Amino acid sequence: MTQLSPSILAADFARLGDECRQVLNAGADMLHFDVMDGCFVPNISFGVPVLQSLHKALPEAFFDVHLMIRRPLDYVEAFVKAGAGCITFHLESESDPGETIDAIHAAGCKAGLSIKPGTPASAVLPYLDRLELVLVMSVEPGFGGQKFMPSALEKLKELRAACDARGLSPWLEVDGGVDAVTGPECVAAGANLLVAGSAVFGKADMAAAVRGLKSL
Ligand SMILES: O=C(CO)[C@@H](O)[C@H](O)COP(=O)(O)O
Ligand SMILES: [Co+2]
Repeated sequence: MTQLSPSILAADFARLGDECRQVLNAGADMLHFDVMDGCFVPNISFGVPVLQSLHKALPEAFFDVHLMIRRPLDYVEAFVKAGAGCITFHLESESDPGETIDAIHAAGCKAGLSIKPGTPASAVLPYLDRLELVLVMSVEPGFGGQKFMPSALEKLKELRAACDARGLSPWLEVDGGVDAVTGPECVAAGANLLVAGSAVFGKADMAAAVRGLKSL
């Protein structure tokens, strides 16, 4: 079954706890927590203290942390302590991927690896057996509300085939411009975890948006 991870980047930060509770009550499986450092991507979002507060307010929630930062390895411990359920970092970051995966696991957390639109799916293959999640970006990371890039679909297919061939079943997540139109295409290509920011928090009826995307 397809799972949904609403990106809180599109939430009203003045009402963050309430909006997170609303989407979880409507059936969202987890919360997508986009961390941006103004270096790896040209935008700054939020970090450890915000996760700490949300985790305290919503102890049952699973936090799908997406690190768009230059040196993810340096922050693994802090995000795990703050309540991360899975930490996904970028293959294009400055940290060594193998070392970072090991550090995330050693801290007792699930590990995810993400690729930007310009990085081929094949770059993930050496790490595939060690990952609980693979994230294919369908926009350039840094901002919500961008248009879905269809080139992500081929990557999802390739990664789904590689997982099947190796008998692996990590979450295959897609992030950026996912909505009621592009979501079904992603699912058909092999994604089983959809991130949606504006298509959930940007809607007047967030609960209906969650139910719609969950039914894909
Ligand atoms: O990681 C990112 C952007 O860098 C995403 O998680 C976006 O926040 C998704 O927002 P929408 O494209 O769904 O509005
Ligand atoms: Co994200």
